[in-house]
Amino acid sequence: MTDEQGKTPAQQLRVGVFGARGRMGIEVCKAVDAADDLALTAAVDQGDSRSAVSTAEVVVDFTTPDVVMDNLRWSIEQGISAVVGTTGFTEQRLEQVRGWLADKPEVGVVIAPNFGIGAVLMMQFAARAARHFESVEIIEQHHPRKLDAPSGTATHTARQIARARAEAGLGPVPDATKDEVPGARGADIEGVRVHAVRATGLVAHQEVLFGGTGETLTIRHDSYDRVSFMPGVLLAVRAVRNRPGLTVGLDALLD
Ligand SMILES: NC(=O)C1=CN([C@@H]2O[C@H](COP(=O)(O)OP(=O)(O)OC[C@H]3O[C@@H](n4cnc5c(N)ncnc54)[C@H](OP(=O)(O)O)[C@@H]3O)[C@@H](O)[C@H]2O)C=CC1
Ligand SMILES: O=C(O)C1=N[C@H](C(=O)O)C[C@H](O)C1
Repeated sequence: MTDEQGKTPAQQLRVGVFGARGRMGIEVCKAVDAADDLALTAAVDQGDSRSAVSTAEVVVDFTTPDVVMDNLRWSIEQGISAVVGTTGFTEQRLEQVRGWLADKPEVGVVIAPNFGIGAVLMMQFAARAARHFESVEIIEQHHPRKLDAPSGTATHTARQIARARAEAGLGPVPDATKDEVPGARGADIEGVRVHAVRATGLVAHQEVLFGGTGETLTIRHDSYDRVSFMPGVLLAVRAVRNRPGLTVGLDALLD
């Protein structure tokens, strides 16, 4: 028996979505629905019961940093693997997730600060360039309805750059600023300055500016539409059950 899209239910991976009526959730529901090998079995948003997701094999979470941990704990307890795009994951939160997963060794969780393939490459290129330049700053630009600043992508990029600089033995980024209006030099994420711009018309954009003697290098990525995140989300949905434990970032899945 097939459904109206020619899908055979028994062969499809059952997918639930948390944050289904949000900007990302709407796109995820459409992308899952359009994929022959996936079935959207639950679309849950604020105020809906989570129990609709209990029959799913994989749940996708694009909610808010306030609620994502509770959703994730619940999903892991139910034995449901999870693909998480929601931001706000500190090292402490990741450790907490690893702790929950220790009791459910068959469950996989993929948490990625950015599912855009171009954005993943931008972060990789930036980490690679980091050891060669004494100066670096990040400028992220987003739509004004975004709740968090700086973005998860910028925070993740800054941490990767900081790690690469430390491994290369680079010292602090040079900066003689003595007199500063608070915020003028951006946020300090592990020694990397991050500037967050919010403007109507933007979706998600990031520039990493490197400076060396007599030269600069700019690495830039632009998401003009949220469909740009869908190939990465679907890649993770299809892979997550074969990756028990916690995977952070899409890098391992792309390789
Ligand atoms: N990793 C990636 O590639 C990307 C990550 N993101 C991140 O994803 C998150 C969501 O972004 P975006 O879609 O723009 O945000 P939205 O605010 O548009 O969507 C979030 C949705 O989650 C709902 N929600 C709130 N609480 C719950 C709950 N307990 N259970 C289920 N749903 C709930 C919200 O409802 P209500 O509005 O009623 O509160 C809203 O509909 C953000 O953290 C963002 O940074 C975004 C784009 C790409
Ligand atoms: O809120 C958004 O829109 C986005 N959030 C993620 C982030 O904070 O990095 C990913 C992307 O930048 C879009």
